[in-house]
Amino acid sequence: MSIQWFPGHMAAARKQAAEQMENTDVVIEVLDARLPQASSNPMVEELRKFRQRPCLKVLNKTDLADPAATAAWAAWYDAQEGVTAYPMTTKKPSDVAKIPDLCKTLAPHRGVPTKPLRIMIMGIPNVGKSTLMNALLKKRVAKVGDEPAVTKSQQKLYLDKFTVLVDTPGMLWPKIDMESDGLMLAASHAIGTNAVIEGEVAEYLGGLLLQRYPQLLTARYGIKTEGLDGFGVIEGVAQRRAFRVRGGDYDYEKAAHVLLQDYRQGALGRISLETPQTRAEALERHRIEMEEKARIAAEKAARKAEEAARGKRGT
Ligand SMILES: Nc1nc2c(ncn2[C@@H]2O[C@H](COP(=O)(O)OP(=O)(O)OP(=O)(O)O)[C@@H](O)[C@H]2O)c(=O)[nH]1
Repeated sequence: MSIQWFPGHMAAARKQAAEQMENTDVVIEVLDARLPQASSNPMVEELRKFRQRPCLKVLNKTDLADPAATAAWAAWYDAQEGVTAYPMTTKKPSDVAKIPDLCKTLAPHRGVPTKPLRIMIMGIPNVGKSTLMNALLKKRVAKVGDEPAVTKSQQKLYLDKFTVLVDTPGMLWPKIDMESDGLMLAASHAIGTNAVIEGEVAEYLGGLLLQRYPQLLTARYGIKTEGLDGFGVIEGVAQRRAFRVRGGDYDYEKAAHVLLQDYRQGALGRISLETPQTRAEALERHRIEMEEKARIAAEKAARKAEEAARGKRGT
């Protein structure tokens, strides 16, 4: 299943963010620590690199992510130019409190009376941008909700006399290239439920959990994981929890929903959907797939051209 979600307000938000970038000193890109690269919007990198702005990559929701994977990601981001990684959770005020100083380190010439430090908070839907904004300002200035695209417009607020914060709506990008990215984003609730088939997303999540965290599935649902596939996990949840529809059949829809909710709320344990290594492998698989597609398309075009030439010659 290929998942795409780029509603109208996101196109408008991109245009606004591009304009705002000129008047920004530091970008805070909020990522989901459970899937940092899948939750990284390539448009953010494109806009900030164009203006050569430094970036604080906030790996948020570390309370839900696998600590070993988070440490590997932090090192991976820190190795990039103009980037500082900061794993944190908005649930800890002490984590949030370090952000202004980290931003000041990235733009030391700003944050003085004549030159306020201008910070733009960016990121995909539902990663916690508004929660972070509220926590930084210690008051409720932005609406928060466990739904993608709660924030629909930009807002600018003073953190202190010399620091301005701009909160932007969650943005995805017009074409999510890798199918696995779309599925990870949907599993983590960054994509509107009307744009996905929940059963397929849960099946993907089930498969991924089987590979990386089978023990957590057993601990939560009491299912034996050997020989199962993604759908088998959903089947197992339905059976163990005795979810049935009227008429007696198992209720797989409910089981799929419960699996997704349990992952999203951390009820299964601390889970990361990708690591730098699995990311590199996925990119390599995608590259080979794309090359294969291009080869097949070229062969098809050559065959067509040959047939057309034969037709003309009458052979
Ligand atoms: N577990 C956990 N949940 C968090 C954390 N930060 C935010 N959340 C939750 O994530 C959900 C989304 O948070 P928001 O702040 O609305 O996210 P947003 O990025 O502003 O979302 P959009 O408005 O869709 O762009 C809410 O249910 C928050 O309570 C965190 O560090 N840990």
